[in-house]
Amino acid sequence: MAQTTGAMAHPDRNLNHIYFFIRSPPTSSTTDVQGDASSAALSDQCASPTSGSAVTSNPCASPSSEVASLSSSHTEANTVTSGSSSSLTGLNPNARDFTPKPHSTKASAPKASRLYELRHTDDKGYALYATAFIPIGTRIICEGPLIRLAENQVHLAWAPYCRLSKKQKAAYDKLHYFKPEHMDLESVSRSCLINGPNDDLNEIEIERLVAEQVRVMGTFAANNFATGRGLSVFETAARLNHSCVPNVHHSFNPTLQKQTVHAVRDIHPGEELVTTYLGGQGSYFIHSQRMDMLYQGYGFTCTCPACSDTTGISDTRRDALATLAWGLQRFIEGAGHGEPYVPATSGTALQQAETIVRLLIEEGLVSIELIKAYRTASTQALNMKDFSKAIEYAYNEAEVERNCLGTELDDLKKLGAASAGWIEHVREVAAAAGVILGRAKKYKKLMATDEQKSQAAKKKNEAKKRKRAVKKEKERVEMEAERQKKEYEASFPGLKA
Ligand SMILES: C[S@@+](CC[C@H](N)C(=O)[O-])C[C@H]1O[C@@H](n2cnc3c(N)ncnc32)[C@H](O)[C@@H]1O
Repeated sequence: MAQTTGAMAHPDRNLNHIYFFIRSPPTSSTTDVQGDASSAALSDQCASPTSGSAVTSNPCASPSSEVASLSSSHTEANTVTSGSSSSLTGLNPNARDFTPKPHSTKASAPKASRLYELRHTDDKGYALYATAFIPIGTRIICEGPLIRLAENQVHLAWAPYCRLSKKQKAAYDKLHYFKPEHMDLESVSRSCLINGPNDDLNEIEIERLVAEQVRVMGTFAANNFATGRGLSVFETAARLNHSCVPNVHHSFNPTLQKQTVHAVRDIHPGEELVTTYLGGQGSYFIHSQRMDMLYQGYGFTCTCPACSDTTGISDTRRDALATLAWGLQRFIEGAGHGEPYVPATSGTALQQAETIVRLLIEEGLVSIELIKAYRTASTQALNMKDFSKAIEYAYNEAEVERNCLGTELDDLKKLGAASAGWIEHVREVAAAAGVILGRAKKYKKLMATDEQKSQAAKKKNEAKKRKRAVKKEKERVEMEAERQKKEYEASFPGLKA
């Protein structure tokens, strides 16, 4: 499900601007520096499914092939209104209530194996459905790849496929097959056969091998996710269908070397787990553009709430998001002075970023785009020396990051791109200006959640083990006593032990 380059590009729009969120402005301000690192590093953390077609490469997308991957209850962003789109409300039924929270330490998240099940549907093939309540931030899937290839190497899927175990092959063979039109897998296979040592094969065997190779490559094309610099197919994550309003975020975690899937909002039993195949700039496309991309890349017509919206609100919102993001990007680059939607000052840039945050939440786009938007808002607030806003948005970013990616973010931290580094930076800048910012405790608690949970689970396991050992020992002692009793009775018949 990797996205392609070229064919899907829209000539009338500069799509690169979507990356604006994490670039530094060319001004002398020191506050943007860490933003740069986060941009690059988030790319690894936000790979999307890619199908060997021509969708743009996206740092925050989802499943891919060669074509081919919240906020505190008192966030200001939820209430701030500014810019041109204050009338855009209504599509996302959760928008008004949607106050994304950090993953609760108290929530008794069900065991992973009971969180979802694979079911066949009438219209989408297989799909994953929640079988229990899944709180926001829950890690639903964490798995290693069946096949991993370097980018643009779908044609090389055959060799690693042959190296799979019997069980892995059976799992791979069951995955969805789809060959995007632009990929001539048959020619690729034939040319590989011509160049390979296949002289001893007769015509029938060659045809059978070509068909087999096309199937393996097509399966890879239909199911792969961008994972760092490569593309991978995962047995379970490959069953995630697409929605333009996803309820999970998938990403490759370089620290764990696993694909993780997290709930980006509370998910109720019976709901389908859906991710986005578009991500990044694709998220801001209007319905007709998304429809073309998804049809060409994956062969289906999306019927998600955004694509079924007949009021035009979703398109208006996404169009506004693209335009505002573009203007903010120009501002950050120090270009486009005086052009419409290019803010003139940090103050208007902050308002524009806040509007983006609000529109994203209203539209139900609450993962990587929101992380970036919070970072931009925090950066502009810091430029304006509005320290309380800067830290509030930084914490919001941390919460969304936690919900989407978890806390094992060594790579992001090393690059200085994780929210933790940004929070420290904001605090330092504020302290240098004589302002001591609070909430460090709350933040520590938030980020310690995984560690605390795993410690608690470890303790619980150890207690269980001890209990089992005591029980076993008791049984052994009882059996031994019984054996001795029998031995005594056999040795002295007539006498009771
Ligand atoms: C990675 S697979 C997802 C799992 C797949 N449904 C299966 O049966 O294994 C991608 C394929 O699923 C189908 N699909 C994904 N999202 C869909 C959606 N929103 N509506 C209809 N079909 C969808 C398309 O056929 C697409 O090529």
